Amino acid sequence: MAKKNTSTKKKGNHHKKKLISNIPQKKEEKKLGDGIIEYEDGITVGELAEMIGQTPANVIKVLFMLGTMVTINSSLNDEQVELICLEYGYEVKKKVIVSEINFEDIEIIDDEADLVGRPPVVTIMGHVDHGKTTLLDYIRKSRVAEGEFGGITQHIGAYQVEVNGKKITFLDTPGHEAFTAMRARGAQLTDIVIIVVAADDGVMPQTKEAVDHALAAGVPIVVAINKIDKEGADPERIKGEMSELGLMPEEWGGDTVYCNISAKKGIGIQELLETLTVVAELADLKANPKRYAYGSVVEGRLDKGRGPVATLLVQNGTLRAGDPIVVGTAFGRVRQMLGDHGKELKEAGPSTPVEITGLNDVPVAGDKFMAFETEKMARHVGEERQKAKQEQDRGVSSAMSLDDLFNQIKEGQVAHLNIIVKADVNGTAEAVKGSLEKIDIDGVRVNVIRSTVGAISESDVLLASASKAIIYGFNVRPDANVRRKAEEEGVEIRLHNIIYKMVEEIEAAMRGMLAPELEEVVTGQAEIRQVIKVSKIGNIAGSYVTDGYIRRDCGIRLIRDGVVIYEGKLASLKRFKDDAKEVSAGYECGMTIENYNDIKEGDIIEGFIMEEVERK
Ligand SMILES: Nc1nc2c(ncn2[C@@H]2O[C@H](COP(=O)(O)OP(=O)(O)OP(=O)(O)O)[C@@H](O)[C@H]2O)c(=O)[nH]1
Repeated sequence: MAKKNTSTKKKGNHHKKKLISNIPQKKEEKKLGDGIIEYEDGITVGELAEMIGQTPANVIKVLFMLGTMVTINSSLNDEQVELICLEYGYEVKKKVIVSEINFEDIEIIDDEADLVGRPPVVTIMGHVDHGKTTLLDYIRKSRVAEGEFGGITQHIGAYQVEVNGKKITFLDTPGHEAFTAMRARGAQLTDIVIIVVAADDGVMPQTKEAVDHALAAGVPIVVAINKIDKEGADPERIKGEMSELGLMPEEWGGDTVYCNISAKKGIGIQELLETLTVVAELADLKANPKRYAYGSVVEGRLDKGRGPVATLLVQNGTLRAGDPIVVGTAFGRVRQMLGDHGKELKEAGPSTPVEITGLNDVPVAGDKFMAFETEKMARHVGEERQKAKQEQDRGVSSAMSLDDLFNQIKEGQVAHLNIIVKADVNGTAEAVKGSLEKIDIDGVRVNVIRSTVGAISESDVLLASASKAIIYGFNVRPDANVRRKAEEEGVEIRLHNIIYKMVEEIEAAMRGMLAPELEEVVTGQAEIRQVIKVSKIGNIAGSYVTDGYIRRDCGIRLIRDGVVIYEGKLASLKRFKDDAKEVSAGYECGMTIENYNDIKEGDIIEGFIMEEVERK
């Protein structure tokens, strides 16, 4: 009866109310509330029972009649909650905390009254050797000492200094790679970019790139003309070159602030820092320290003793030690929170970098984090995010494979095939690269994105995954860890030792004409019971087939103590004195192995054949 009722309840047809009549009901309790039950994901039998004014036993009974066994602590799914509520005459509404699962998408609206000024977050970019690191180090050394803990600063990926009572946060990874990587992940951390240009060198390719990235991010730029202590330093020339990139100095009627500095000698640094505070004031940076903390990951790593460690930059709200938190897809509680001085902090407000422990996994730079009210919520959100990521990863796992290549080319999804080449010697790597880059099938070409000597590594797999590449190993193999990683990432690894065969394979794949794949099938095993030495022939393996069968023309491998010591072919297979085509389990036979003589009593000879399997 109960069963019949459920089967009439179609998905998406929630308003159709059907009561299961033979369940005990307490009429008066039906009037509880306004007849609408609002529940959250993960609600348990006990919690729901209380909400609808029933005993847990009654709820359990309803579900039992529907064929589900639960206990008072079981979590209910949406369907079950709906059925139970229907049964007792309640409407249901699920509290949507979905938005919290994708908390990076939440538009944070703070009460104007709660907003207070926050320090600017500054990134330093510029061409190689123009002095980014020197500048970061100089500021750190000269300024951090002003704080109460003069000692050595911890490198946690970001640090804060104080200038005339105003704080500035510096991100400690100079260069636009980190900046761009973060931006690619949607993390807009930086409020001001300092572009460092060496006065004796001028605008160089990476200076231009840095300017492009900063402009693309729409972040205010301050230009620091560095190395003015050097002979031949010509700040005016730099201003001219930078103006061509769209950064006209204020004194020339533009709106870009320039500072002449020497990061090495400490000249002009105070002015630069003061400039930053002025630019920050103009930007009117605000945050609400009253809300739960929200921000981004600057660095993540696994510490042997402390477990997952993450440097977080609080972008809004206040993070407190002990807060339940979700970071990327990791979650936990903020166990220990250290500031850039290495001192334990109880709380960290907007624009503060902190290093925390207590997560169940290591997050990645650019991941977002958010603190939650309860650990239950953090866990729920964390787990949902993990699930979503796994699904996404599964999607990625169709990254690139030879099997799929032709279809992707046909559908116009692939204009070129990215390949990573790993070889045993330099000459080979070069030769392989050269041959591959000659491939051109109807305009689709091969792009060798990395070609180096050495075993296939995890870094190769990650690069392949990020750029949808296939890895080709030449006389090199991946170890078990790398294989596992490749499987996880859905990266295809192909192993070859003849260049033209590899080229043929790729060309065939591009044309959608891959030869059928061969799969090895073990036919059987025989145990060597006696080694018979015959001077003319060599060693004959007097054997007993223990399972399956051994065929004269199959491939064989010689196994000693579980280790394959030789792989090859049989030279002969005999039953007594006669040649045999096949010997089955339970029979004795004599075998010789082609070009191999080192056999011992107790060795196993395994036979295998290669069978064609259908390609996916
Ligand atoms: N004379 C002089 N030398 C400087 C100054 N600033 C940096 N240098 C020197 O320039 C060289 C490069 O400085 P770095 O700070 O390493 O440059 P960088 O931009 O961080 O370089 P990468 O990290 O390689 O991108 C070092 O030898 C510094 O000592 C300066 O103001 N004056």
